[in-house]
Amino acid sequence: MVKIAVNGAAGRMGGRIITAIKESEGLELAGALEMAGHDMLGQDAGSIAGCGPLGVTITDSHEQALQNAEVLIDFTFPEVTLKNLEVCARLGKKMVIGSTGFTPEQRAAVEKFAEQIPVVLAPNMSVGVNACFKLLKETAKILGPEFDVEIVELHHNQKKDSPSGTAVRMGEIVADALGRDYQQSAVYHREGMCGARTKDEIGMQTVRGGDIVGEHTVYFIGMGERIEITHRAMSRDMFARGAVRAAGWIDAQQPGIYDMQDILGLK
Ligand SMILES: NC(=O)C1=CN([C@@H]2O[C@H](COP(=O)(O)OP(=O)(O)OC[C@H]3O[C@@H](n4cnc5c(N)ncnc54)[C@H](O)[C@@H]3O)[C@@H](O)[C@H]2O)C=CC1
Ligand SMILES: O=C(O)C1=N[C@H](C(=O)O)C[C@H](O)C1
Repeated sequence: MVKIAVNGAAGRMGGRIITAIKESEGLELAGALEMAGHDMLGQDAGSIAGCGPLGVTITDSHEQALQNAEVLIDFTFPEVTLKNLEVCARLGKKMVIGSTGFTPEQRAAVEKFAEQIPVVLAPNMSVGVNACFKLLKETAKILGPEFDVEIVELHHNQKKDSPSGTAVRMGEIVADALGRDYQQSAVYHREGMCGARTKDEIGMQTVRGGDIVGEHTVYFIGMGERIEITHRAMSRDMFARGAVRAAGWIDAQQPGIYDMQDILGLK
């Protein structure tokens, strides 16, 4: 039995992850963490998630949430995740991280902690998006530099980071396949007389509104033809199932940084 604690237990993803743990054989919820002062502290994590009581109380104490857990699943925000990495490295717990919006410096800090404990860091835990990652690499290699690449993502109106972690990863994969540097190629804004599109740029566009779970399209636009690779998420459950699968997988791993491509055997 792999014992799992969930951070951000009362959040949109936290609730779906707790439900997915309940529905998974061989996995058990062992702790539920939320921020100090949260209204749901002291409540049963399963009841708040909507899957029925699980006998695990939501707490703001790392020690309490982690004492019986082997793995922490964290879908919150970069600063919060980094604090939890520090605690998990000290206590020898493994981590599955779904938070997005890491700066290059924060990402480097995650990699440093992963020298001490096994860490899965993935901006998107769905099988479908990870299949798209593989398709994007192949498509970019086949089409080459003659096709212009533009990425458009749509999310709900509560999302804090932009572009999404998934869109950034898609941009990195395409840039890498074309021998470009993503940071140099990404263009986030076009306005006024900004000039014709340069050959190497990768346009990154963001739409926010309502309750859109998450949609990503990568356009490869050539002369007289266009390929569009689109993924549409209809619910958060497949992200949650991916995170829970990652928690079961990482329990047997050595320290290091992994992603969903490792878990799905797509590398
Ligand atoms: N990797 C993936 O497959 C996916 C990643 N995400 C990412 O997951 C993150 C969370 O997304 P949502 O669940 O929609 O956000 P949310 O805002 O619904 O949930 C975040 C939760 O974290 C809690 N929190 C904030 N500070 C905390 C602290 N110091 N300690 C403990 N808990 C704290 C909040 O109270 C909240 O309940 C975002 O970065 C999002 O981009 C979302 C969906 C899929
Ligand atoms: O915040 C979200 O909701 C999502 N965030 C992830 C991202 O930034 O890529 C994944 C998913 O699209 C939902």
